Order: sequence, then C-alpha cells, then structure tokens
Amino acid sequence: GLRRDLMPKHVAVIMDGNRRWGQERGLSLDETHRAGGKKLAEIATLCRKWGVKVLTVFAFSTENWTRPKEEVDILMNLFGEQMASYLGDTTRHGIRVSTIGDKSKLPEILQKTASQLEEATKGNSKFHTIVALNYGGQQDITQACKKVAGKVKEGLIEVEDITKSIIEQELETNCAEYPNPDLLIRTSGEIRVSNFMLWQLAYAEMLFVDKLWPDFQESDFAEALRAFQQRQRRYGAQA
Ligand SMILES: CC(C)CCOP(=O)(O)OP(=O)(O)O
Ligand SMILES: [Mg+2]
Repeated sequence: GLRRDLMPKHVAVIMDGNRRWGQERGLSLDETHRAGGKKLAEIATLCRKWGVKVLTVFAFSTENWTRPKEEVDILMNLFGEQMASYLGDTTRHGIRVSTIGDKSKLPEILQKTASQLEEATKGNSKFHTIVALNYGGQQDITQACKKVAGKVKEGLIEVEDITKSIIEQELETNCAEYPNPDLLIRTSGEIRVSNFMLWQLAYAEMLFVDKLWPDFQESDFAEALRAFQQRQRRYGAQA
C-alpha cells in the first residue's frame, strides 16, 4: 500500500493525451479539454488527501501557441473559467493556487483572474497547486539569468558570488518550500520532458504512463506513487 511518510512532497504532471482521448469518443475540443480540467481537479484532491504538498501541472507550454487558434481560445477560456470558479469556491480553503510562465502573453481576462486567485490564496498553506501557463523551462532559466545579471550590473552581487541558489532564487518556482518536483508523471505514452521545469527536475524520479490524461484514474495515480516509493533515490550518490 501507499506509505504516507514516503509520499513525494512535490509532484509534477505533464497532462498529455487529451485530443487522442476526445477523438476516440468523437467529442468536441471543448468537451475534450473540459474532461482534462476535471481530471486535474480529481488528482489535486487525491494529492491533498494523500499528503502531497505541491502539485505542478503543465497546462500550456510556450510551444502550444502553434495549435489552431480555435483550440488555443478554447484552452484559454477553460483556464479562465476554472480559475474563476476556484476563486468563488470557498470550500477550497487552505489551498494555494499560483501560476508559473510568461502571463503577459495570455488574454487580459485570464491574466486578471490568475492574479486575483494568486492574491486571494497566497496565504493558504494546506496544499499548493501550481499551474504552468505559457511556461518553458529554457525561458525560465533565461529570465533567471537576466535577473542575476541585473544584480551584478547594479553591484548587488559579484560574478564570483553567483551560486546555484542565487540562480534558483530567480526561477519562477521559487514560490514553494518544495521548489523541486520529487516525481514527474507524464501520460499518453510520450517519453519527453518537452521543455518543462528543466532546472527543477534535475533529480526528479520520472514516470511515463500509457494512459491518456482523461483516463488517468485514482488507481493509476496510486500505482505511480507506489512505484516512486519503491525507488531508492540516490541523487547521484553511490547505492
Ligand atoms: C494543452 C494540454 C494540457 C493538452 C494535452 O493533451 P493534448 O492536447 O496534447 O492531446 P494529444 O497529445 O492527444 O494531442
Ligand atoms: Mg500532446
């Protein structure tokens, strides 16, 4: 069974396979991605129930802009709707919701809703969901480098003072006491990191499962967590 004391603190999920799932069922893109959003809510609830502290989900990558405008609009509308409903739902007490990624490219209304939700929940500490919107790992590291270079230029730090943690402080995921995912799960059979949290996933256990995201059940999630718990994490040290 699952051991609460061996639960990963921070789980990252690349939710993949929605379109294939929808096509199999002859669903519209809206129904398809709505099912993906519903699955996210289910898995977030399980995380909270089982003692995971942070869940980061890859909701929209910098590369997703190349999709047909109709689909991008559907996704943006859905993100806004889901965040607005979270904002209104006080039963989500204790849950913090924040985003990572370049929000300046998102529709104004979504930027506003996301900021309101982050502001309204920033003090909550029971559980933290981080939604990666227009996020890219290389872009994240690039913006962090620019911030550090700025500090050197302002004379706040010397070049020789630049350490791993100086850079980590500027990464977009600095907002959690568990900034680095312990476990990455990607659904749909794709075995790629797709420019997700490149720096932060340096030592994450990675699990690639065949199920399409909307089909990813409680039992699949429990199995993934059990696999994680059985792995001996070495962080590069000897056995
Ligand atoms: C935007 C993203 C969360 C949707 C993930 O599913 P997908 O649209 O990539 O679905 P496919 O991999 O089946 O095309
Ligand atoms: Mg895909």
